[in-house]
Amino acid sequence: MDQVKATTAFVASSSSHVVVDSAGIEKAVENIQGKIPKIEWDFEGIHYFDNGPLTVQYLFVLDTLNFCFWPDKKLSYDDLASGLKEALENDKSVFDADHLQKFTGLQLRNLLKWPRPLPLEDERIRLLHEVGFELERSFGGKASNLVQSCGRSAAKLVATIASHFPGFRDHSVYKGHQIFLYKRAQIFAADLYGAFKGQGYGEFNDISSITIFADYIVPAMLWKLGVLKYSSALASIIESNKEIASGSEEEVELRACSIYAVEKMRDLISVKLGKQVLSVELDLWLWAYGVQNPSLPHHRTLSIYY
Ligand SMILES: Nc1nc2c(c(CN[C@H]3C=C[C@H](O)[C@@H]3O)cn2[C@@H]2O[C@H](COP(=O)(O)O)[C@@H](O)[C@H]2O)c(=O)[nH]1
Repeated sequence: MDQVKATTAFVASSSSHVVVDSAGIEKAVENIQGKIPKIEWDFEGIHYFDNGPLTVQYLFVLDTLNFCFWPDKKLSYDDLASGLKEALENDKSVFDADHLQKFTGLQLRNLLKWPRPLPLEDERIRLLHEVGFELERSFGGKASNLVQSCGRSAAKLVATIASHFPGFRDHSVYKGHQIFLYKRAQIFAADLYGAFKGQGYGEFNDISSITIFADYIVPAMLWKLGVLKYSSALASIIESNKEIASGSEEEVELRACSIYAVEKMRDLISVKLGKQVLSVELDLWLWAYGVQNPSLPHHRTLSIYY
C-alpha cells in the first residue's frame, strides 16, 4: 500500500491535466462537519452473504469481474452483484475453481440474464479462467484459503492477489514511472471487511492502509465537490463522453489524483476534527452518492481494472 500512496502522490505533484485543489479539500472537509455520512455496505441489498467461505468465493468472483459497465447503457455493477448472487443461490458449486476455468461468454451472459454480449466479455472470461486456475493451483480452489493465508493483513492480501493473479495488476507507467492503483484487489479486501463487518474473513489489523478504489465514479464525485479540477481540454472530453485511452496521462491522473486527494482529506479530517477515518468509509460515501447521480459526467476508458 505504501507503493500506492507514494506513486499516486508523485502523479499529483507532476500532473498536467488534473489538479488536487487544497481549498476544495478544506471546503469538503468543512462541509462534512465531523460527520462522515455512514453508508452501510450492501446498502442496495444486492450481494450474496452466508457468513462463510462461499461468500468469500462470491466476492472474489465479483471483484474479478468488477470493471467496465458503462459501454452498455443499461448495465451496472448492481446487475453483476445480484446476477452472481442469484446464480450462487441456484447452484452452490457454480463458482468452484474447476467451473470457473470452463466458463464461456454465453454461460456468463445467461447466468446474469443479460440479453447481449457483456462489455469486454472475452476479457471477463479470460480472467475467470485465470482465477479458477490459480485458485486451484495455489489455494486448494478456495478464495477463503487465499484470504486466510494473509494473516489478517489487507496489505498482504492485496500484494498476494497481485503476485498470483496477473489480471489484478492494476499498474500504469506515467512520465516514465510505475504507478500502482490496485482497484479490484483493494476493493476485494474492503468488500470482505464490509460484508463480514470486520469479523472472521473480514478481520484485518491494517484496514486503514487501504486507499480508495480508483474507478470512474469517485473521480467524478471529487470533481463535483471541487476537490479535483480539470484542464478545460479534459473537462470537455469528459463532458462529451469521448473515450480516454487506457494508460494515457489523463487517465492515470484522474485515478491517481483521486487516491491522493482522499488521503489528503483523511489527513485534514484527522488534524481538524481529531478523527481517524478509513478510506474505505470515504470511498463508500463518495461512490454511493456518485451512483445516485447518474447525470454526473464520468470519464470513459476501456479497461479491465475498473
Ligand atoms: N470506488 C468504488 N467503485 C465501485 C464500488 C462498487 C461497488 N461496491 C459495493 C460494495 C459495497 C457497496 O454495497 C457497493 O455496492 C463498484 N464500483 C465501480 O463503480 C463503477 C460502476 O458504476 P456503474 O457503471 O454506475 O454501475 C465501476 O467502475 C465499478 O468497478 C465501490 O464501492 N467503490
